Amino acid sequence: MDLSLRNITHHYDEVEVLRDINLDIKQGQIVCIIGPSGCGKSTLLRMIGGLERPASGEVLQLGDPPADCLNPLTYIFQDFALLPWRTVEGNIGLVLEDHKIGAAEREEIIADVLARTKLSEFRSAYPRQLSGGMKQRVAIARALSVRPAVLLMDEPLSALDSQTRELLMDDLVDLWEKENYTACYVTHNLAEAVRLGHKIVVLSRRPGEIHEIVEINMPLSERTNENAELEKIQKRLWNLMRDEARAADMELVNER
Ligand SMILES: Nc1ncnc2c1ncn2[C@@H]1O[C@H](COP(=O)(O)OP(=O)(O)OP(=O)(O)O)[C@@H](O)[C@H]1O
Repeated sequence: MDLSLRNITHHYDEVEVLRDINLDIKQGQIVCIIGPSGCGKSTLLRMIGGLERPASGEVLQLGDPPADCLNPLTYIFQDFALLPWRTVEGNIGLVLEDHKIGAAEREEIIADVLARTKLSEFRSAYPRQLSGGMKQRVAIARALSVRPAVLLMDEPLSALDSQTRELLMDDLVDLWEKENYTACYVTHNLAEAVRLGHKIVVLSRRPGEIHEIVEINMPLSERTNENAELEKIQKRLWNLMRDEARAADMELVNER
């Protein structure tokens, strides 16, 4: 299933937040959205996920989600959003409870996503027993369990330290190599964007408009840390963003 965003514009009261966003998210692609603080990245993601309706414009779902899909548009949040009183298995099972799935099938789905995220031996652990990186792996496993058409990730690695972020990026790359999942990935971190994005959408400061879309054709598996080509693209992204980011920063200070 592809997504197509057509002329999305939004405002909160008098404040215009997004202006005329047109964007295609093709099946099997990771689309990263970057832009200065407060430019409307999370708002745009909520519109894509159907959590909020834009003031004008629309988000079209083109084609069918996977046949066995339980939730076409599935979020992964920065703060993991795990229930502390449930085990890993219990947290994943929770999102399956609203669906008509028998115990045997539920068990099968849970075992499958735990294996795919290398968590099988942690199925009985509680969140408090897990590191931040492991908690986010559980959140990824939970999202995969509903066989989404598109994963919507809002700064999924920003609560983690830099080493853990690297490991999780490796995991997301490995998973993409195996499964070619589709994702829309909001981040502040340009290194994450060039590592994971097939397409990087640069938004201007508020109201967020598409400033530029940068496509990277290099296979994800070849995107190592010290890759000169990626460093060049990262620099270019920063050049696109620098003045806007500075202006947005000043704006926030002035508003306080
Ligand atoms: N529900 C809301 N009601 C009113 N204003 C809102 C609401 N949600 C977001 N905003 C405002 O809309 C603007 C865009 O917010 P949003 O969180 O989408 O930006 P962002 O680019 O994700 O920011 P950041 O990079 O800091 O996470 C901000 O000025 C924010 O204060």
